[in-house]
Amino acid sequence: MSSRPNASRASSDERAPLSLPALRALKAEGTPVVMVTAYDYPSAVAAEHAGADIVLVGDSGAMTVLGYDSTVPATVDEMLMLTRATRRGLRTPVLVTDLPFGSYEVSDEQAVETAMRFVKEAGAHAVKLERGEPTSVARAAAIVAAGIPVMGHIGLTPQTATALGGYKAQGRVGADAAKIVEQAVALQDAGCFSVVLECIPSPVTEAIMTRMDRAVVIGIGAGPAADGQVLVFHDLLGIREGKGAKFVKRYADLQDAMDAGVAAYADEVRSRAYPAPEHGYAMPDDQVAAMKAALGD
Ligand SMILES: Nc1nc(=O)c2c([nH]1)NC[C@@H]1CN(c3ccc(C(=O)N[C@@H](CCC(=O)O)C(=O)O)cc3)CN21
Ligand SMILES: CC(C)C(=O)C(=O)O
Repeated sequence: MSSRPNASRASSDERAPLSLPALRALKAEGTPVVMVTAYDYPSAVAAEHAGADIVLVGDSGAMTVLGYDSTVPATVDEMLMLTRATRRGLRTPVLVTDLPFGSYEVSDEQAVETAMRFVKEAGAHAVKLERGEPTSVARAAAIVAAGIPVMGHIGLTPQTATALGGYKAQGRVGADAAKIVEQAVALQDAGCFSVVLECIPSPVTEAIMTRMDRAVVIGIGAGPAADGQVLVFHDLLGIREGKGAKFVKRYADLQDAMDAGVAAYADEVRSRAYPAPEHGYAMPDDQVAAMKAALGD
């Protein structure tokens, strides 16, 4: 039984804000955890209205809203602005922000300082960092020790995709898969409250799930066994060019709707159909006369 029946239908002001213990309770009772990305006020409001449990200000925003061709160029300042805008649209979900590439790799001190900025200056509850090799695990442990919850991210890690051969599924070879399972356990042991598994075969996720008794496991292209799922806002709503990854399911075609709406507006401006009388502001005849008198017209 869910502790939050009909969560998605309960109005936002009836729902209690989620906490990390609440997320662990969802895992314990087997209620799927809903995570979605957001990058600004309207996307955050949509996530809030849907009753999302976790909202991620992903560095995918570098691509989806800033137009870069990878997540690598995202800066701390850009991620802070996206996080602040998202924060203003949320009341109940746990808000997680991605630590951008280059903002946590140098030292534990750098990682803690960056994570602290997202919490203090932008209202994030937690941060996410990529990779599960010993250095990233140590960074996660350092941030947790500083009092900030950390979400890990393994499998396909887009910040280092060049080394992985591009945006390709990971762990399809036994030894590589075993390494990913060990990384998940290492991140849990480091104190991560959650781990994202991206683009790995379902059997690898299943092996991970038997070992994850504390961390909430969120999948994206990792099959159905995870505790929850995440998708990029723009992917699930069809605000993009091209089809996207195999794991993407489209629930709307908003780019088409946006294109059609702006095109219709442009047509009406050019045909002078817009603005119509009802879009204008009235002025009494005597005031029109007064204006003309003042102008000598
Ligand atoms: N809009 C968006 N959605 C995302 O999910 C996302 C981003 N951007 N940017 C950062 C990363 C990049 N991601 C991606 C991008 C493409 C594939 C992709 O097309 N993968 C191939 C794998 C082919 C194979 O391994 O054989 C696929 O067909 O799914 C996967 C993850 C996930 N993240
Ligand atoms: C796809 C999710 C997990 C992510 O890391 C992002 O949005 O950047």
